[in-house]
Amino acid sequence: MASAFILACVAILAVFVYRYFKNKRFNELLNKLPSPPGLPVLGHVSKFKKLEGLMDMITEYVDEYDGIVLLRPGPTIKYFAVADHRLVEYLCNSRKVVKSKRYRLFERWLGRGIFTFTTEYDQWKIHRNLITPAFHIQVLEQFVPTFNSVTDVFLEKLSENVNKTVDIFELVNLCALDIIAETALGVPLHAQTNSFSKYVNSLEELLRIIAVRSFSALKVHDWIFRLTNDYDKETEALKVLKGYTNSVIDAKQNTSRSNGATVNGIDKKRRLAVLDLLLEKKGVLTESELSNLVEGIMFAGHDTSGVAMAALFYLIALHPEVQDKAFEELRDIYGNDLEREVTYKDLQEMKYLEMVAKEALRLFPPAPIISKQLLEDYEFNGYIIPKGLNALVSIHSIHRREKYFPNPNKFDPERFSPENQSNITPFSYLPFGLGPRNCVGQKFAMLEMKAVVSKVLRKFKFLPVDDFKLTMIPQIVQKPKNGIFLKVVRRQY
Ligand code: HEM
Repeated sequence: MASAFILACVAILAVFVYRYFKNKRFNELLNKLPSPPGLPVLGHVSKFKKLEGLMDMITEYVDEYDGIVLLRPGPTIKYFAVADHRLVEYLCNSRKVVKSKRYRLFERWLGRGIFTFTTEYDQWKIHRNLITPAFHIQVLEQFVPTFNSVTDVFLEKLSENVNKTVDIFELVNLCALDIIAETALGVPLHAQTNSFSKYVNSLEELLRIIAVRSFSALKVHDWIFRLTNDYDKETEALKVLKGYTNSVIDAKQNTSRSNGATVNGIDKKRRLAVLDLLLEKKGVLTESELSNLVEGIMFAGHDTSGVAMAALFYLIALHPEVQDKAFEELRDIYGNDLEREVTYKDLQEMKYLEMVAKEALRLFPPAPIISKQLLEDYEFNGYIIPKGLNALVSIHSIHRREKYFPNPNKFDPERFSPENQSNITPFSYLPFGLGPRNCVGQKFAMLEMKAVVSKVLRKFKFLPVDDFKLTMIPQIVQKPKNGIFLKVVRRQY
């Protein structure tokens, strides 16, 4: 027994020594990067015990070290956090930088696809080119009726809770899920009226497991993860999610498109979904690639928009003057008509609401970090950032640096007024990422936010709840730890 233990220790030590010498140059360069003092071997492990406050901690460090800092959450993990606009530009635009391998944690779910491709530039380009027309302005315009009908269910939920406290995050997140299901798949999911559905629960569970893995020094390794309970739970959740998506795809493939006439790829006779447009390109993608692409859109377009809208409601509840100004803009558009549906043209007129949305996305970017990997050494500010290092573009941190946004913790939509917006330093504001891998759904998301929020604000007002304090945690998407509680009041005209 004792000899087996000694043998195991020697083997582990040998692996460490081998890796040390193999990575000698890499480690020497790492040691020169700015980094706060930490423990030998364990590094800054004590700072990474909980997700709560993690983004603020990273922000304080990048500020202290002028935009770049190396943190070591464990003996083998390195986080090179970046919040300098010049380096952000390089990381987002250079062909010598790819998305990091960390996105492989999504692979059991999303396979190799739009969201998870790293070095596979050519394949990614094919998928990106396929999907881009589905977010063309003519197609987005067709989604507006869905934004309206799904938001009507959300309004019913709010009506049931007038003068009460609600968890606005829970409600609006389900609304965002219904919107993405109906626009991406073309099939209503009814998550808002059936929030205990297997699909909703499985999605929650899957996202929880991926988030836990991304911060766990052990579970991040596939072979260790396979030994845990979470692996079985993930398998179950995947069966439900993939089963659902594939059944929708099969049903659509089997339905001949009756009035198949399309204009610029857009069917004028019925509401079209992203999936319909992808099915027109049949033959370019295999069945599993198609399924991965659709799952990728479902993932990327749900939680992100949900949390963005919830944060917006929270911020305007704390700032009644902003809420009133947004409402006045809506009155200019709709007068006292509470029932008129939102049109695409209306959405173009909501200039102030757009400023509010942009500021909410600055303070609470739903994707707080994007993870990149350098394929070549890069010299920056006198440091050599070694090839192979994972660089975390800390969107949350750069948005909260005094240098780029004076008085950064203040909620001030005027930063995005036409006159002020041009003063924002390029590459210091990037809620949707920047460069070729930026968010393909950003126009969709902005229209969706304005459509949902405007419909809600025409009928209701939000007030803060005294004893509620918002705590965000970075679970892939930056989310409220304990919901967002607000009081709902019906507007008096
Ligand atoms: C407020 C809402 C949203 C935010 C803040 C957001 C943010 C982002 C960010 C930061 C990225 C870049 C990730 C990276 O570089 O690693 C991204 C990528 C992506 N987003 Fe969004 N997103 C939002 C909504 C949406 C919606 C509604 C859709 C689809 C309907 C969508 C689809 C995608 C896809 C497919 C990618 C991958 C693009 C690629 O790699 O080529 N997103 N998003």
